[in-house]
Amino acid sequence: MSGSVPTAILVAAVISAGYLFWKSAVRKNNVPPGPHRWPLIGSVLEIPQTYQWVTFSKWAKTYGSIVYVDALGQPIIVINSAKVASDLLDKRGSIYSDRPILMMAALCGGTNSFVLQSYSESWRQQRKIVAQAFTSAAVRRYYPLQETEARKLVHGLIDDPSTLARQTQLRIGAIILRVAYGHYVTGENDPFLTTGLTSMEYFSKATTPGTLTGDTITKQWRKIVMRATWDPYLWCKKNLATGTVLLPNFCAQYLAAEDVKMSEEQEENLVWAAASVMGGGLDTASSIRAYNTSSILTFFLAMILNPSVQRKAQEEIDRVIGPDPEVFRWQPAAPLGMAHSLSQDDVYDGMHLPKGSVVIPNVWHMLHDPEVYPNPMEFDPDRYQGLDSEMDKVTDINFGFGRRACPGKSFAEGTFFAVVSTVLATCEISPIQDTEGNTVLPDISYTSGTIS
Ligand code: HEM
Repeated sequence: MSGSVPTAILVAAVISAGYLFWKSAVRKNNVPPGPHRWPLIGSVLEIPQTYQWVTFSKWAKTYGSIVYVDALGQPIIVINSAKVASDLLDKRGSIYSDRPILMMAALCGGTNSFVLQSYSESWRQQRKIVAQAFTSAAVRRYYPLQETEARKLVHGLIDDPSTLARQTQLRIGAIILRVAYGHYVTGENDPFLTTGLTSMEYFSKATTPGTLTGDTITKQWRKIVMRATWDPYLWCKKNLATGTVLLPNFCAQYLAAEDVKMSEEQEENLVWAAASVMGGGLDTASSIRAYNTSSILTFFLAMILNPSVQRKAQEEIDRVIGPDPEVFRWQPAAPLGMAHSLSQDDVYDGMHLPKGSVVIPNVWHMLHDPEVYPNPMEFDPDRYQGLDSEMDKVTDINFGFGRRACPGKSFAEGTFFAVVSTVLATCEISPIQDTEGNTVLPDISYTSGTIS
């Protein structure tokens, strides 16, 4: 009797260890299909450095709408279909709403901004105040401002069409600084604008996977991110009573309501939420293409390349709503959306999706799937046949998923609509001509970062 108890314990331990090993092996084999995984490095060599959405899109043909990639042990799930994105990121939002930890961004102080924050109480607080301030009803108060800036853009472009990219960036920056802090941007050298843009440039570099820099540079980046975050807020707070702060604006709305009663934590949340609003509006990579800026530049390109669409939209200005979603579909500003992170093991369609996976929605593929959008590379607003339901499908994908979907959607659409309708009502957009009078089409290539 006395010898059989330890033997039984040993047997039970061996069986349970064996079971756990077997279970983990079954799980590993049961993950979604994907490129070949080598020991240790996984499929890392298969992931291109640039234009990843194009490769992911090819994988959709080989492996299907959900693809598993192992990058040096980090599980990545690429979603190539709007249905799967909705099933997972929307419907199971409670476990798909984290963000991957980006070490460099954390070192630069960026993870205080709720765009990158984990699915936490502080994220919830910041998200709440931004969502409240930018509902589709609330953003109407900013329409006149968006229209005024759109008109300034048109004036500037008529004076000098070659400044299109710079002027678009300036006007988008002016709108967002006015709306976030009540600050009126006087020109391209406005310090809040330049610091904001530089900060977003560093921030973008810091969030690019694999970025590592020395201590000094990290400290320098952190300083700029902090200045861009705090300076306009402190300016707004200090000048609220003096009348120099233009109203209404996001910070003033809460500063006035909370008066002096705001706790340190609440104030910190407001500061970073405002910085996220500025970041959503300004951005990044080459410090010239914000989401909004990117979409507006694509609109100009589409009009140059498709004069018949332009004429049609001009004939009946209401139709501009057609080109709007087609711009978002044709060249989405964020071709891979923004990565989510899975906080619990999950099973979908019998496939095992491991906890900690980085979940990447391949927005580009969803909007270029020939089964859904025939001739996807063609810019064709008629494909929606004027149906709101069809156009909404595009904007829903373009602005992200589930609990992390873009809270600035209605506001961003307002800015875009103001620019598109003002430009079409007043200008003809056409390519330049060379000295012999030949048409020269723009030689455009899209950048390959988070924002293309
Ligand atoms: C055309 C313009 C824009 C596009 C295409 C766009 C797109 C996106 C996308 C794809 C995401 C990630 C969604 C996800 O994780 O699934 C996002 C998040 C976000 N956007 Fe926008 N955005 C635009 C403009 C704006 C503007 C103007 C603001 C400011 C009001 C803004 C504020 C934010 C914030 C704060 C987040 C983070 C949300 C979170 O993590 O909970 N965006 N946006």
